[in-house]
Amino acid sequence: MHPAAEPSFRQSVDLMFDRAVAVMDLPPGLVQKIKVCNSTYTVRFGVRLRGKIETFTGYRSVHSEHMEPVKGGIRYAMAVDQDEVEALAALMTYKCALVEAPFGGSKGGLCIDPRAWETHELEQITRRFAYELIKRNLISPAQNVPAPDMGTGEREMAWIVDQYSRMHTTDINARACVTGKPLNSGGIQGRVEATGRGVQYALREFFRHPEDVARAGLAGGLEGKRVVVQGLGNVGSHAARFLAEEDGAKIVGIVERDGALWHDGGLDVAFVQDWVRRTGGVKDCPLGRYEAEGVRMLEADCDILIPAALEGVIHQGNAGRIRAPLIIEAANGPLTAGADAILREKGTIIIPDLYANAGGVTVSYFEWVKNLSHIRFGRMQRRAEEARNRLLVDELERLSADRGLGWTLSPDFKDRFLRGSDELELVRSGLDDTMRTAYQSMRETWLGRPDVPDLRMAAYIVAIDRVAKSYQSKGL
Ligand SMILES: NC(=O)c1ccc[n+]([C@@H]2O[C@H](COP(=O)([O-])OP(=O)(O)OC[C@H]3O[C@@H](n4cnc5c(N)ncnc54)[C@H](O)[C@@H]3O)[C@@H](O)[C@H]2O)c1
Repeated sequence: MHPAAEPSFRQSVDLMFDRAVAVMDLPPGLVQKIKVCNSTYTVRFGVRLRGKIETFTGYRSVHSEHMEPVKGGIRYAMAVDQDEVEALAALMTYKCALVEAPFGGSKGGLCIDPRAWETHELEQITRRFAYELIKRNLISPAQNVPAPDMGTGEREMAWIVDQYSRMHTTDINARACVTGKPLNSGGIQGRVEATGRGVQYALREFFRHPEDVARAGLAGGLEGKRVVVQGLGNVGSHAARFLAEEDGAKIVGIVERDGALWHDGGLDVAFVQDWVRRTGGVKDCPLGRYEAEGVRMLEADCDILIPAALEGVIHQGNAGRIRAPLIIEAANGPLTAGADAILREKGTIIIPDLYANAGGVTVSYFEWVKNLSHIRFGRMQRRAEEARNRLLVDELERLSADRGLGWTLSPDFKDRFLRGSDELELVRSGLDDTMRTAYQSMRETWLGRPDVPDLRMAAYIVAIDRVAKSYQSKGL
């Protein structure tokens, strides 16, 4: 598939890191300390299934402990290996630093095809994997807090938190050992949609800057922009739906495992998602033209390309044929370092993974804080907001009565105004604020320094600088 010289995923991340530190003024020893992965634990465990013992291999990699706990998802896929979890753990370090989530970077994975097992079997496997990690403090509210990633979701997180609680019956913070849980296990509103929502907010922020949009050779806002999405899982489906339903973008192409679907007028994402869920793929979906060699659709003529499935899908072999002028990396590492160089040369604007998909870890942070505070997220803020709004309404009504102005507030407006924000509104506004602030810090570095030609390099510089300062303040 890839030319032989293609770097591995971890090598790609390291090459991107090297490009950034080359224009930074950091001691070489510190650069090396930040770059290396601190540890990777490999476990092989057996589970009796269908009358025989099956052996599974799993990993938990800790890239940087400059802040603890370390944070990063657990992936279930057949391609999981040490190189992949180490690359993903490194990306978590830089991502958390970029959005100022106070965590180090980690990632885990289990070599498994989750579609090959029944729910009760997956539960047995997950609990056993979690047991192996918990007993080594590789899942712990204070030290290492996983979350969902490819192939896992709320269900797996609920099993993990339950397993942890059984093994730590007196830990009052047990619920904070993992994020991305269902609401009834201590989750937070808006976590399932968070990464896709973050992709939407990232694009909205990009399109708020006409000069940035012009650099991609585009104009105007998101309305009517033709979008191709690869992967209609958690991240891709939410991003595509929000962009189509709330911003007027046209999802013209959807690439899945078994092929791709195209419709010039825009596809109904919810319909296609349901089709994929029921049939396992996009083939025979009546809404669009089907192409068996789906990956070729990444090269289609469109305005925005959103790879939201796997790493390395755009490589030296196809980068030259990519026509989208704007790529937003909803997946982790969808471009190899070689592809990145080819596309930069062509002038393609790339909104990098460590920023683009940071919505998940941002809302995970809110969930972790909620669990540790043992109070509904934003409850205190809501009480304060309600009190302040009550004062405003009273003042307005008093002024109107005193001066005979006859101002009245409709009961409906007054009710909504007095109510304050609920948890979902607070989560979304906190996420929006985070995505805007992080874009500003990347952008200042991108446009403010002649030696920083692209957003990825800027993102790495901002992140590495913060990690370096954290190590330096500890005396390293
Ligand atoms: N879930 C999160 O909160 C989160 C957060 C940050 C980053 N990410 C990253 O986003 C990416 C997707 O994660 P997810 O949670 O949406 O996973 P998911 O398992 O929910 O969905 C993945 C989707 O990609 C599709 N897919 C798999 N192989 C494909 C192929 N070869 N071609 C086309 N489609 C293919 C699958 O069928 C599925 O629909 C990963 O890179 C992950 O690391 C996820």
